[in-house]
Amino acid sequence: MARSRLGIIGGSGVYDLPGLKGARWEHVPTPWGEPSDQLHFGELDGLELVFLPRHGRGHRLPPGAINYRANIDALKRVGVTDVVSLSAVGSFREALSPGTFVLVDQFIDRTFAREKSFFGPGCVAHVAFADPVSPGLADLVEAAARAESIPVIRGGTYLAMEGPQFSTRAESLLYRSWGCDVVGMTNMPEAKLAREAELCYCVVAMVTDYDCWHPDHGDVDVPSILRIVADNADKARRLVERLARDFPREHPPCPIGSDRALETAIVTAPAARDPDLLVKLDAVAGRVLGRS
Ligand SMILES: CSC[C@H]1O[C@H](OP(=O)(O)O)[C@H](O)[C@@H]1O
Ligand SMILES: Nc1ncnc2[nH]cnc12
Repeated sequence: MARSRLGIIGGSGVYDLPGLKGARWEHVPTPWGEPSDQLHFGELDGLELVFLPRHGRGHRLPPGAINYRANIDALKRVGVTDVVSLSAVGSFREALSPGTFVLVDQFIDRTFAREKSFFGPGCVAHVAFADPVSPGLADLVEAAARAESIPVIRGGTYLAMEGPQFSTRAESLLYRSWGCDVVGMTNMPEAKLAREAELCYCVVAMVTDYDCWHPDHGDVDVPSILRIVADNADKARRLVERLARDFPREHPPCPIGSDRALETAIVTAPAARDPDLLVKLDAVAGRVLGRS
């Protein structure tokens, strides 16, 4: 079994992880371009941890300008085995009130202007994605939340929209009618790329608002989100500290095979593969392409 290294992607309001021992920010170049920021390395209770603020420190990047491929490649490249994605979301359910943490387990991808795969012409791959979240990792996150008395709901569907504008009321009502539970702008293609990189992936969707469907709550805007985000961020940091304390030091095999996703996914015959693309895939697919 490999040594566990926990990756945390911080979303809106979570731009650092105080308390990391031996903390250092380091630039990690990737063949896919620049990650959102330097990576923040350190230890929590002896567990190696790597933090990356998704929008960059100071929230410089809108959802559509985030280089999701570089972010996931960088985490993989430095040995991360498991990624916990901290994400602010709007709620489509009365019961999912602001402050609630939802461990979503499904996604509907309505983004349309983003690079969504490491693969392409010269090396075609189709990973299984029926279950985008790794249940073993979600179990650990749920246990950490409960140990910290943080209200947490297991399961839910996250609608990923392109943004950066919030939804129209018609869209909000449509997503609700589809059975979606929460809405955000960032978990796609992040989740898809994590699977391609054979990383276990889990989202903590932290509710900040009721989007714009709810007759008794005002329509979402940035000030309404910011009122909730700081409190959610404090809880998220507590959750991460507890998670690190209880995290298995040896990475257990993922029960749904997230960590082996490429084993049966690559279709292109070895002789037909593009050598330049194979070089770029060194971190993400080196295990199966024999390059790492
Ligand atoms: C600043 S509110 C809208 C913003 O918040 C969410 O980001 P993240 O998932 O990184 O927490 C949402 O997706 C939007 O990008
Ligand atoms: N209502 C909403 N729509 C999209 N992204 C969000 N992030 C937080 N609240 C949101």
